[in-house]
Amino acid sequence: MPVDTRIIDGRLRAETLSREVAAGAERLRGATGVVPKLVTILVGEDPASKIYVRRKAEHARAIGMRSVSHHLDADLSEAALLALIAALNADREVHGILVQLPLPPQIDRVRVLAAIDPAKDIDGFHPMNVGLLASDGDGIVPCTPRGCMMLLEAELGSLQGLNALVVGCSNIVGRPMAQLLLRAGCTVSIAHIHTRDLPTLVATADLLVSAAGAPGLIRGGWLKPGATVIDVGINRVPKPDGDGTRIVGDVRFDEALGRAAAITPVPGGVGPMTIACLLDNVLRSAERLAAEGRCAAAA
Ligand SMILES: Nc1nc(=O)c2c([nH]1)NC[C@@H]1CN(c3ccc(C(=O)N[C@@H](CCC(=O)O)C(=O)O)cc3)C=[N+]21
Ligand SMILES: [Mg+2]
Repeated sequence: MPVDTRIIDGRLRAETLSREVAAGAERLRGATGVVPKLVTILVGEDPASKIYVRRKAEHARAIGMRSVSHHLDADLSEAALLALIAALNADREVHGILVQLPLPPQIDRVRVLAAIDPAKDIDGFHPMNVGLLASDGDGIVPCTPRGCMMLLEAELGSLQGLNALVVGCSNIVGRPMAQLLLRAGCTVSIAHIHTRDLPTLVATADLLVSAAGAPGLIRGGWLKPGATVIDVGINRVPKPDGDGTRIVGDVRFDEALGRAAAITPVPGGVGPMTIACLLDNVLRSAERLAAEGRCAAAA
């Protein structure tokens, strides 16, 4: 029986969250004089990364935060990047540090992420925050999985007891996503490149979060009827008429319509939530640093 599939409006939800974050930033400024400040670091010339970093900085300013972007040469040394991070860690006016990934090959991502002050690690990628998430602690949670959880909870209410499938096991999305779903009471499976029978696994999932980065990987016919689908994939593919490119998700959207209970579109689903959650993380970091007397009021 075909169902009427709800299309989850991530852009609208993200606008609501952004307004709440803007109000929180204004409250913090009124109470303490602290204006949350985001610093982004981009190394090299990856065109997609340039766009995303600029979008994050613009959104931060649009909601009344300060933001500074460092754009560094592709041949930057790891030592130079670590020195910049050390300076930002020590800067009492900086509350959030984001090092855009991927990094060029001469720079060790693990060493760089571990060098960021965990209290300013608004991506939630520092080993301390990863560990806190894995042990049910109160650290900074990565933005994309947080955004997905907000959409899922708005859609389903309690997730307790549901079968959840996460496709993809990256440190940025898949692994933290699985941790959050586990915390919410789901029975969690993680599929990845070596998974043998993906269609059978997909058929068991009450909720599916796909972050594989593989256009059209998930066929609509594989879905459990009535499943809720969160598509994190952002895949640039040639347009059918050969005229430029467009962005599609991991899930065949058209096939999922009529079968899933609800699905996020690409674009307009998870992407905007990622940015809104990032700014929320900056606000939370600023609030915590202010409460601990570890930051300065804006000059
Ligand atoms: N340290 C770090 N932190 C990140 O959070 C991080 C990163 N590195 N590297 C790259 C990925 C990717 N990412 C996106 C953010 C917003 C959209 C976004 O706004 N998407 C819109 C528009 C899509 C488009 O037009 O390109 C949408 O889905 O509707 C997408 C992707 C953050 N990332
Ligand atoms: Mg999207």
